[in-house]
Amino acid sequence: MAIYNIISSLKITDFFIIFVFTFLGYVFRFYYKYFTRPNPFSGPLPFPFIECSYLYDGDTKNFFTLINKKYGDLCEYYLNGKRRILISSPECLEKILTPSSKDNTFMIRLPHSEGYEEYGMVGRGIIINHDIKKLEGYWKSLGNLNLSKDNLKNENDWQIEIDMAEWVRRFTSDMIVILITGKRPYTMASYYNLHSPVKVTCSNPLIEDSERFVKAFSDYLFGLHFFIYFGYFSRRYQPGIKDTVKYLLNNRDYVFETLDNIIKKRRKEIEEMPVERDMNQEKNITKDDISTRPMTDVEIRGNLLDAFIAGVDTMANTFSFLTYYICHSPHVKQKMIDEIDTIFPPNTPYNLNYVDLIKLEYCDAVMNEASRIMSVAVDVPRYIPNSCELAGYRWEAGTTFHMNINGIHSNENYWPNPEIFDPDRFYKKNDDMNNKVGSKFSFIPFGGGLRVCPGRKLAMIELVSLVVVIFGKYDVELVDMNAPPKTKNGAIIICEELPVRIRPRKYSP
Ligand code: HEM
Repeated sequence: MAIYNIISSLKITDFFIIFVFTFLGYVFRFYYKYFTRPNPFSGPLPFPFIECSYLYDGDTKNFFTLINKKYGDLCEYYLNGKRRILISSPECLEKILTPSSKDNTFMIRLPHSEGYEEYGMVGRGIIINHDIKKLEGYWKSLGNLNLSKDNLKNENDWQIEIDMAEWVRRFTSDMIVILITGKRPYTMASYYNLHSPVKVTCSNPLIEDSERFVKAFSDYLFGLHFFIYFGYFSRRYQPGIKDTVKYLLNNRDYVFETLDNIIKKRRKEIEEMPVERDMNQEKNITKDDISTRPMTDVEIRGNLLDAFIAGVDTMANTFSFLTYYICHSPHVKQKMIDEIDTIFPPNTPYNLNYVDLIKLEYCDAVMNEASRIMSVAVDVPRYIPNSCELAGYRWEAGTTFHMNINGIHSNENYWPNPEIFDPDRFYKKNDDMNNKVGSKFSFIPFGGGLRVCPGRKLAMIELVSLVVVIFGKYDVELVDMNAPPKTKNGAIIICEELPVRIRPRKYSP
């Protein structure tokens, strides 16, 4: 009652004065906190409410490059209510990237936020799951990848132009679907059907609309950074951001619906399968113990989503950039093809097997150099829930560190002439290698430490297999050698388009 009396006695000017004082109080507190922060590093000055978003339009790579160049290898920025430390030098990474089961200081990638809640990634899967307890026991085994037999018959005299970026996204998409569901989704076949007069007929009960399916997962991953760096207000009302977020949320609904359908179909299949039930095992299942109870649909969906967003576009874009750089370096291409021909001789049937694939040391060097010069992962974050020491400084709880992968991969102190594509930096047979290769933490396309990419070996095997099959069998050239790769920078760097001309290789007799 007393509060009501006070409020009703206020005039409009009083409300105005209260508003102005509240605003000034907020601004004062904001800058007081800013100017008294521990370990002040240089970085763009944050403004109240908008922080550093006046420099950030959603292109994380450009933003990182800009502030790295201007403020150095250890600098800071503020976005979405958080102080963030940008690390662009390997020197500071040892503690973060050295795995230790005894020290989980740098275990958490990102803290809980309403942004990932809205994007549907909180508490599910592992990529954005801040709940360490739930992460235990994941990724015990990845299963065996069953690569099919191949033969090398180049009888046809033909050539086609295709968009390599689009084709390979479908290839990696099919690979991941096969890996996680055991079923073939035919997204690649549907791409052939778009371009070829000869149509592939296949029933595709798993995925109704391949075109939309591939694009939707790619966009889902691309859009993740909008929910990391933009607060609720910006996501809803900031011009230039709100429309993208609206699209991303609709896309999220489609992605979830598609995954839910896959789960529903699989559950039905399992129900219809005659199996003997192990009553003893069922007795041990407790309702809340995540390691013994069956997963809920939402948890399964989280894991499927992780596999799609981590394993499809990362792989596809890495292969597209690799193709781009190889096509621009004829001597690298020739050396690579010569090596492939020695291990997998032309016109000889072969099996792609691990033992032979790891003999391709130069191809391995080429893949590493392509991942260095254009790392598809841009931002690898770590959040500390407790105060800790790093790079000679004590950091307060709640700080987020962002490893600027492209900055680290092009740091001139570790990579001389970083803009030059030179696989010899990684080629073990090269005598100068020790002078050329960077330090232990200067090459981190798969992150590192306790949260290192668990799919890295699968990725390298898939990549080298593609290199053997594509470059060993076909002549691949860019349609336009003068066009730079068409990229879109979001949570990862996406190669939007890479028109190539392909024809069967003519082997010398
Ligand atoms: C060239 C391809 C790939 C690249 C460049 C890549 C890169 C990365 C990076 C940078 C991280 C973050 C690591 C960190 O925080 O330290 C990561 C995490 C992850 N990657 Fe990959 N990745 C690739 C392929 C794959 C594949 C094929 C899979 C499997 C399907 C996969 C599954 C994952 C998962 C599940 C995580 C999260 C791990 C965790 O949260 O602990 N990735 N990847």
